[in-house]
Amino acid sequence: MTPLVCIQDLRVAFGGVPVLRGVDVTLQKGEALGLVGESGSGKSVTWLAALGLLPRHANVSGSVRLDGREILGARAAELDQVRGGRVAMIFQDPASALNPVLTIRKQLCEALALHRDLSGEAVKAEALRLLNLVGIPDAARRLSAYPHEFSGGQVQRIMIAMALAGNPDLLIADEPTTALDATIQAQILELLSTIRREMSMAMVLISHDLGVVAENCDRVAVMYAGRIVEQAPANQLFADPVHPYAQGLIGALPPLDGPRRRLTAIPGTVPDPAHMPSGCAFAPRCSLAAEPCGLAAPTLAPIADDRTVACIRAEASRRALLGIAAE
Ligand SMILES: Nc1ncnc2c1ncn2[C@@H]1O[C@H](COP(=O)(O)OP(=O)(O)OP(=O)(O)O)[C@@H](O)[C@H]1O
Repeated sequence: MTPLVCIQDLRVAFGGVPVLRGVDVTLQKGEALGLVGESGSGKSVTWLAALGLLPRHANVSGSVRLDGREILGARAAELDQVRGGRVAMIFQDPASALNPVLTIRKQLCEALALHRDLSGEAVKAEALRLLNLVGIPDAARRLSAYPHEFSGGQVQRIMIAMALAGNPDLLIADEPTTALDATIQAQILELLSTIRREMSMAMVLISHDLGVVAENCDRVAVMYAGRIVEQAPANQLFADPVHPYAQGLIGALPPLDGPRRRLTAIPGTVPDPAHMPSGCAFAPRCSLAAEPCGLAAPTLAPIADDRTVACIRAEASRRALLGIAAE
């Protein structure tokens, strides 16, 4: 089956400094993929590059296929159809994505007019349907309100309504709830997963919160220093992370005594993209690193059905996780 999105060897450099160093990700139709990794690892840039949203000075190469069709470097008109149409994005700070001087009706109707072949009255009816769908109370009246008249959670709901205007096959949600308090965060995530199920829509959820990813995603890709280092079904990754970085992130290495920890701090910091170590970028922070790790960057290799890991010490790492002594 042709995947909905297939990204291969995606590379991005700014001013000659590489920030994506060969990203490979595949997303099936209707699937929810979580993308996790420390700040600066390239999670947002991956999707901005895929959708042609990076500034002109970015140097981008590789392949991004949507339903088998190459969109990297596509003409602006084609990308305009993809963005907001087949693929929609929502961000951490929804207020900045709305125009403060236009009513919600006007903004929703504009989004609908751009991507849907609807007549004037049908556009208005659809705007109302979308606002109801995302749970804005008294939607008919609130269509005439301006963005500042809504709470932070409601603004994010409106952004979701705008994102749905084009009936997307894929929603990219980049830290969609980080700016919201915990209760509202849970409600927005619940809304996203209901809508996703009902519309059979795929989703990429970029998040620092591993709990959120565990609860809302089918599969997870772990990014480190501009590359994917492990991809696996969510339940497998959280129960049995293999890459030492994924283990560190999830904190699944059981301590000698006491309960399992959810999160552990990984010693050291993410390398500066301008001074990447040769070989595996994680090696300087990795307790399992051996001499060959510094020689060549490992590529993603399958370790099981639907699981890939980029680590030449994957086997040692798994043994360490399971507490099995090396033979
Ligand atoms: N327009 C830009 N010009 C120059 N460098 C950029 C630009 N956008 C991103 N970068 C750099 O690219 C790298 C990856 O950034 P990106 O925003 O993708 O990280 P991220 O993993 O999404 O981080 P966060 O979790 O903090 O959002 C960072 O080093 C960042 O400084």
